[in-house]
Amino acid sequence: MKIGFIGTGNMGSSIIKGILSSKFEKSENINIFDLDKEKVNNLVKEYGVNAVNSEKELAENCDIIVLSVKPHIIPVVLKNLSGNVKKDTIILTIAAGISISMIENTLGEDKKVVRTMPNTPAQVLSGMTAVTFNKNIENSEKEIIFKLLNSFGKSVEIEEKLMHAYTGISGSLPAYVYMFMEALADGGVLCGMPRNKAYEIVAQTVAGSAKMLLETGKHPGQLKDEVCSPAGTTIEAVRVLENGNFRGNVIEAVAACTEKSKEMAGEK
Ligand SMILES: NC(=O)C1=CN([C@@H]2O[C@H](COP(=O)(O)OP(=O)(O)OC[C@H]3O[C@@H](n4cnc5c(N)ncnc54)[C@H](O)[C@@H]3O)[C@@H](O)[C@H]2O)C=CC1
Ligand SMILES: O=C(O)[C@@H]1CCC=N1
Repeated sequence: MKIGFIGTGNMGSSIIKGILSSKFEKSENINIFDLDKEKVNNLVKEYGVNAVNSEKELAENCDIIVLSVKPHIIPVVLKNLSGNVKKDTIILTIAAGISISMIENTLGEDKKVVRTMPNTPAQVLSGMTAVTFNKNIENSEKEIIFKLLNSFGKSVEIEEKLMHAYTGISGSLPAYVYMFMEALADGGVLCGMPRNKAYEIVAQTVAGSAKMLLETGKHPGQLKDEVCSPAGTTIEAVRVLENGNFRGNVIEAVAACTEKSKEMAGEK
């Protein structure tokens, strides 16, 4: 299967790395188009993927076209694709706030469109991607898309209207977690821990905590309680976090992200 990427920045290149390292597809079946020739040359050199010179050339040679440019560039790309997309080609968008109907309006309602929201951990095969399909996608094609998305992590089908909230709790989430981890390491450094050791300790502990939530099936509050000894160390930290409105701030952050996604889609 030939997969084409229009835009190979942070997210496009993360998916390419994921697809190649999971061996879902071979590098000769990956076509890329990006206006930034340096990025293209680096990917061609490092991964052996094929560079093409236009959206049209990409459309002619691909079964799946991934739209991985910034949302405001999507209309430009769609205009260049218009009239060049074959009947059975699947258009897969990863852009925040770009709806299926926006794509159908330019390319035609008969086109096969998949809307997704991935995240950057795709490049280490630990991505989490939400997906929603338009009416033209057949069950056999859904299976192919799930295989593709699962090759670089996990995926979940959601209603299109939930894509905004999903962006708040997954697409954008790695950034908040990295901020939390950076701050944790800063705290460690403040208390005398060498920085490189602090990052390793924090990353392994965050990964372990996430694994516990996934594998034990316990409520996060219970897992938290299991760490807090009476009059112990942890509850002191919990008190400070709660005095700073930790959970309230996180909820507000997710809501702000969700609202921004709606605004970008013109739904506000
Ligand atoms: N960065 C992230 O964590 C995530 C991003 N997304 C979505 O992925 C899309 C891309 O985001 P990033 O990769 O972060 O952006 P980016 O800026 O890193 O990459 C965009 C790429 O598009 C290229 N480009 C610009 N105009 C172009 C054109 N007319 N034709 C072809 N290529 C063109 C740029 O040179 C750049 O390499 C966005 O729509 C964003 O909403 C979705 C989930 C997560
Ligand atoms: O910040 C953004 O708009 C994109 C969408 C999800 C993650 N990054």
